[in-house]
Amino acid sequence: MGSNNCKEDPVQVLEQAIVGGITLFQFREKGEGALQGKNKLDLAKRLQHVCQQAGVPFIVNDDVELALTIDADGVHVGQDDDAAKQVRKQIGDKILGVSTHTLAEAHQAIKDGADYLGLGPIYPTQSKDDAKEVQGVNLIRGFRENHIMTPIVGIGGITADNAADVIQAGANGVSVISAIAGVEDVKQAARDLRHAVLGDKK
Ligand SMILES: Cc1ncc(COP(=O)(O)OP(=O)(O)O)c(N)n1
Ligand SMILES: Cc1nc(C(=O)O)sc1CCOP(=O)(O)O
Ligand SMILES: [Mg+2]
Repeated sequence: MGSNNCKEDPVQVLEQAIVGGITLFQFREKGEGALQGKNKLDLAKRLQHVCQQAGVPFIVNDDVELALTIDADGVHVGQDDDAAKQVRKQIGDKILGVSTHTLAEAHQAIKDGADYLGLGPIYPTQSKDDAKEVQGVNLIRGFRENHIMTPIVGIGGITADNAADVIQAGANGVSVISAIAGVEDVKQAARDLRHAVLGDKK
């Protein structure tokens, strides 16, 4: 998430999400009203501090320079961002996530050193203006049927009500913005998602 996804102070949102049980945080400061320059850097550092206190990995979306500046735990890049191969060289053994939409992109990302693949949008999303066509969980199933063994997270429109379907299709996890950052009770939302992902009984 980024500051424009939050109903309240992003630091508080992240703290509550961590208490609720998120296992990794991606700082994605982009879109309308996104912070820039020093303001972006300062927020990144505050959110990174929250993650460090809790032992939750903090990764940066798109901005490799920022990730290196603050010594983040990793970077996530898509097909229109810096090339994964180049990013892998820049970040060494930090976590590298790559968005892929086809098997060809997945094979290339894995060759380039991706630690995990982001697949989406699984369901309709309001959080990304330039999202591709909705894919449904069959995208994930298809990757697994074609022997893609790399960890996969589904993204796009995922909620506590549909997260189990994403996992059952073969994802290792789910990546969400609005279902956590955009609700009143952030902690409970994260808890509900965690239970759905882990298959806990209600
Ligand atoms: C976990 C995860 N998966 C996919 C994306 C999307 O990356 P990208 O296609 O580069 O789009 P932006 O997020 O940069 O708008 C992601 N960020 N995280
Ligand atoms: C950042 C992002 N990437 C996507 C992709 O399809 O690659 S969908 C998306 C937005 C996810 O937000 P929400 O959980 O609110 O739908
Ligand atoms: Mg990107």
